[in-house]
Amino acid sequence: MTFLAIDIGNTRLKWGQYAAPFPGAPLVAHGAVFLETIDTLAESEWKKLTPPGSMLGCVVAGEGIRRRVEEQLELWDIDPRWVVSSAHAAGVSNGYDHPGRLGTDRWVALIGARHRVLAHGAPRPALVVMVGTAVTVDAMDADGNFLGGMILPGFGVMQRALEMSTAGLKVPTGEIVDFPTNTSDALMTGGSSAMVGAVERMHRKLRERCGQDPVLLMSGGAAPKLSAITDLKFENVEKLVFDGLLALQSHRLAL
Ligand SMILES: Nc1ncnc2c1ncn2[C@@H]1O[C@H](COP(=O)(O)OP(=O)(O)OP(=O)(O)O)[C@@H](O)[C@H]1O
Ligand SMILES: CC(C)(CO)[C@@H](O)C(=O)NCCC(=O)O
Ligand SMILES: [K+]
Repeated sequence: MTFLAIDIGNTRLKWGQYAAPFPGAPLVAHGAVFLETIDTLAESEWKKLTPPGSMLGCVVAGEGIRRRVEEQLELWDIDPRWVVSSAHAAGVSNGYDHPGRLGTDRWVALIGARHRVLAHGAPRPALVVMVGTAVTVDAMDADGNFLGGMILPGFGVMQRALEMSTAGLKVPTGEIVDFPTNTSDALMTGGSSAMVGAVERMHRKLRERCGQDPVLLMSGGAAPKLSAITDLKFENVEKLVFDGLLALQSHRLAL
């Protein structure tokens, strides 16, 4: 029975169909669509899929979007199931003041990261960075306790905020350089440096707190841009959220 994993962010919906609902299962099909086009999934991308046996998703884009995706899921005979952030799940403990208020994408990515760390050997702390509409930098200790994390604007939001608040910052996309000498490069370098600075600072804090070097996992379309300008050793993980959804689903089946 195939398993459909869905990650609904504030800009795009990402989906992946796996051969089975277990970590490490082969990915048989995947796609990403902008939220503007989710109402046609059942008659486009999803139409040609072999019907999945089950699904699990995470949504941070709001109730309305979730309901519209559920309408598309009516294409198949499966129950829509969505992750709710909780105090404990699949070996991870949630240190948020109100665990339910942690974005479900962050919660699921932490679970994916935990499984990844354990699969690679001795337990280590992990720093989980996701670069999407927003950027999140989340710290987890070697025992799977989520200690806390930060939220920053992503590239698009930073750029639009500066464009809207100024008269002279509407320019084409630039490059990351050491000493920017034009507006485009100054903006791109500024945004990237803000993100990398946050990552490096949190990495240092987590190392101090745990007395051990954390694994740094980065995901999201613009993550390679950041990994290119930090000396920290990182792993680019494309499907951390899907890994977490697979781990949660297999846990559920094992209970
Ligand atoms: N290589 C890049 N350089 C600069 N900006 C980028 C790059 N890739 C993506 N962005 C910007 O980052 C934002 C979202 O990035 P991305 O496509 O990785 O995430 P997403 O999956 O759409 O986000 P979400 O999960 O929040 O829906 C957009 O505003 C986009 O314009
Ligand atoms: C921070 C985002 C937007 C990242 O996608 C999402 O995880 C979210 O809406 N979180 C809710 C608030 C929080 O995590 O504290
Ligand atoms: K996301």
